[in-house]
Amino acid sequence: MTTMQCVLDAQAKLAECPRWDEHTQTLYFVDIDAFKLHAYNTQLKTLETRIFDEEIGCFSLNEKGGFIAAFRTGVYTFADLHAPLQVYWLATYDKKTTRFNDGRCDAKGRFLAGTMYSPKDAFKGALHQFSQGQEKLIDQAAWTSNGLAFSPDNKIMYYSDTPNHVVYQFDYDLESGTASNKRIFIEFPRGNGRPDGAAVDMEGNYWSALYQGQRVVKISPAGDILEEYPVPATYPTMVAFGGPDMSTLFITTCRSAQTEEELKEFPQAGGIFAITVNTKGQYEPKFAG
Ligand SMILES: O=C1O[C@H](CS(=O)(=O)O)[C@@H](O)[C@H](O)[C@H]1O
Repeated sequence: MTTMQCVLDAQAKLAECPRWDEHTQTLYFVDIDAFKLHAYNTQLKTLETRIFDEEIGCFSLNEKGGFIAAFRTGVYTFADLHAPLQVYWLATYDKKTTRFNDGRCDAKGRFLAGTMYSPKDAFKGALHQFSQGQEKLIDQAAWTSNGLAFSPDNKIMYYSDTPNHVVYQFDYDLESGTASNKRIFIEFPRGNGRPDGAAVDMEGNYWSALYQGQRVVKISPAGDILEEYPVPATYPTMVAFGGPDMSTLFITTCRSAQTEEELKEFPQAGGIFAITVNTKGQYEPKFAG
């Protein structure tokens, strides 16, 4: 797949959190505004869907099977796609203005998930960490928590604040799960896309979906843009590596933000796009409990 293709015309309102399961060759993803979690088996080309009662922002696969997921009202586990939800942590923030958005597990299987504060008039979005039944606040200074990813040596944590066009780096201590020394990794100019969800490849490059930027950018560990991949949708939301050898880049997109004019230009907005790239992704850690 040397050119970008729509591999699933999902017509999703807000597809996010693409997550590859190498054991089943399945791409999971959410449609946040439709309250859905999808499982797309890329070999059988089958789509299985669960609809919840509220927004599901992000999730990770659980080592024990099933999922841990961050919703508007908190964090829950469930034993398989259709199993009942078990409360892990009930949100203590204002659920009318705030919901969970982006997240993933670190290499020790801790689940990190960040919130977005919809009024966007104060930095009330926060990054939380969930492990051993406990919740820990990692950072609180974003409008929209996004772009969470880890370097291959697990010493750097990336975290973006989309409306502010900034991706941050932290030093990350994997043993203790602590993040420190927050600094700007890259800041994008206004008016040409802002950094949404992301993934880091095996060489340490940070791949960022540029929301309202119609493209994905590959950024070196030093913060230089190395490559740009146009996407046939105005609002790419997140990327994930997958495929038989982890060199397929999957891209989720948003449909609901498209204007009528943009929909004419990009009728498959809301779909899942893919292209083969010249690097491989890291395998996604699972939740350890
Ligand atoms: O991840 C997300 O980011 C976007 C971008 S922004 O906050 O509007 O800048 C947001 O719209 C979307 O809802 C969310 O999932």
